[in-house]
Amino acid sequence: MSGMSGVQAVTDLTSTPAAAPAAPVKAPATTDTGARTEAAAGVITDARARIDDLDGRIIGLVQERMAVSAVIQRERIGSGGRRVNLSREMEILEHYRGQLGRPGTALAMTLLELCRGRV
Ligand SMILES: C=C(O[C@@H]1C=C(C(=O)O)C=C[C@H]1O)C(=O)O
Repeated sequence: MSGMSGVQAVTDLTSTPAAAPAAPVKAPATTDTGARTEAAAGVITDARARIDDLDGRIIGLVQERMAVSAVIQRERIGSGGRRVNLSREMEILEHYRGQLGRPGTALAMTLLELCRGRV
């Protein structure tokens, strides 16, 4: 192709086509795991199944907690007391903070919000 202009070179159907660009060394193994190797994708997929199972059990426990809390609140309100008992809530907040640190407090507050006011 020597002597051709750039435009002639791309439009010249008789010339040997240029080699295709090399494939990327590592294509993403799976886009949904974010892994870059099949091995890592396998580990992540298995661990995610365990997390899904744990989350299902955690949600079941939260629902069970809500039901037990409702029994207590109903009994207290029926006896003429108040729904909320702040000293007990402080104990629970402290329990979660002691076990999980500061985010534990936020988790306990969310649990108490879910459990309160449903009777
Ligand atoms: C369940 C109770 O009633 C309310 C709900 C609480 C809870 O869900 O843990 C805690 C304190 C109360 O505000 C209780 O007094 O134990």
